[in-house]
Amino acid sequence: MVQIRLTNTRTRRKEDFTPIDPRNLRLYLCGPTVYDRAHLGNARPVLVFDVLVRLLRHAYGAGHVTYVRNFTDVDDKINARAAETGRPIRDITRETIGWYHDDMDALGAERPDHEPRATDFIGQMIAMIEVLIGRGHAYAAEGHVLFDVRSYADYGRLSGRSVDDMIAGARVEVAPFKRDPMDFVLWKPSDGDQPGWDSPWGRGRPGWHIECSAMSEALLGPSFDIHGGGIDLQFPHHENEVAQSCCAHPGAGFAKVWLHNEMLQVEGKKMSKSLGNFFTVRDLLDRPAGQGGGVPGEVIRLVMLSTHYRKPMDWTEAKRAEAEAVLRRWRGLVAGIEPAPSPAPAVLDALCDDLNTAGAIAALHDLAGKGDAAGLLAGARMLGLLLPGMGGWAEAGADADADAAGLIGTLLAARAAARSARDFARADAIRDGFAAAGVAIKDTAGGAEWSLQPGFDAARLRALAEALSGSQPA
Ligand SMILES: Nc1ncnc2c1ncn2[C@@H]1O[C@H](COP(=O)(O)OP(=O)(O)OP(=O)(O)O)[C@@H](O)[C@H]1O
Ligand SMILES: [Zn+2]
Repeated sequence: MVQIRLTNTRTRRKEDFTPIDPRNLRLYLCGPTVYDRAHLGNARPVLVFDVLVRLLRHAYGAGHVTYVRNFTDVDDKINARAAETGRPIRDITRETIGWYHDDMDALGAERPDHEPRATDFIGQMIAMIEVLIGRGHAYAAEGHVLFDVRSYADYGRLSGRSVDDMIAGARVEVAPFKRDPMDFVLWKPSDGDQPGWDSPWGRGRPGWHIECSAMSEALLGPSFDIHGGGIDLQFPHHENEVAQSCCAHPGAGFAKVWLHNEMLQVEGKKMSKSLGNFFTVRDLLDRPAGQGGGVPGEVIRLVMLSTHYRKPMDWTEAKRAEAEAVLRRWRGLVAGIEPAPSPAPAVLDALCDDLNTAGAIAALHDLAGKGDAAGLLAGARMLGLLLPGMGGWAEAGADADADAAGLIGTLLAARAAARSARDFARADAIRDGFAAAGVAIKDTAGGAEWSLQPGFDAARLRALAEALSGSQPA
């Protein structure tokens, strides 16, 4: 297999990927804040990492890769949702985690090896904050603990900005207890009805950034291979994670490679909960018939992987229709076939080249075009496509098509019989019934040809067949 190359945000270059320990590869992806259903944009990093992990397991062995993705289950947005709804925080986070699992499972994303919840790691966060204070990188003030950005010379390296530029460009909260406007919160006080834990600085709760530093260290150690998330997290979240982790462990490297996906957009803007311009993965999966019907998870996955992860993309109905047609065709080709022992080199080469999923999909089209069903299946599975158990939708569609074809054949035979019996009323009733159900009939020298029209209605076709079988020809 060829060398894996990845674009590392830290160095801003596409680099050869060399694991710290090839027998123990470690990855961390920033997961969701759990107060609402995941929108389609939130699925993008999950799908990118799912393909990355499949590739790394293929290259280094399934047992040599550890993938961690957290749940942020303590956050002021969750508190706000609880206040709005009058529901206990724990009910909201538990329910949202359940939804998240259902929705990401439906996209064929494998569950990570560890899914730590922030509230299970409060002790580790407090310990890390104490280390940072001890080393002179953080200070307590008015029940808060703040990270002192001026104490870390490399602050801003990941996102490529200087602290002074940041202050000039950012709208930061200038609290009176901050030494510098860019200092960020590690710990903050909680009042009586807010979730809180006892700490050396009084009852309080952690800031968001310290959660990922503490959980990645607890599960992967102070140095690990790949850290990911959307590009919207590069600053401040990931910059702050680097500052915390590198200052707590000056000898360790923290994340060697930073991998950031570009945004799923709506009319040129990031799809986001705060902007309100989002639809959820569940909205698509369960879309009512009147709006085009539910979109199978596998179809969503193919659309999302058709654009390289470092490019912005949008969701369109045209992409959905194209992906659905492609998967139907591929599923037809691979029915009853065993996958080839190894994915085709063209598929692997594309994925090794900075996860070029679009290139890998082009290679799958080539395999399908050559009729190499076993190669197509092995290659598609590297992308989490054509997985067993995910094709029910295509089979259901194929069954429905087969049913329709059977009914149409029966009705055409009935029409021919009516014509030869000169029962023109009956023949015309069948013709009108076809038109009403959305079936176009063309009489040719070789017999009747039919095609399904947009708006084809299988129920009307069945009703027509039942009405005819109840009435005998004249
Ligand atoms: N539009 C998007 N396209 C791709 N990735 C996204 C998009 N929006 C969020 N993400 C990624 O999804 C993950 C979870 O993000 P998060 O829970 O902060 O959602 P969000 O929609 O950005 O929320 P908010 O708008 O409230 O900040 C992160 O890795 C984030 O980078
Ligand atoms: Zn994080």
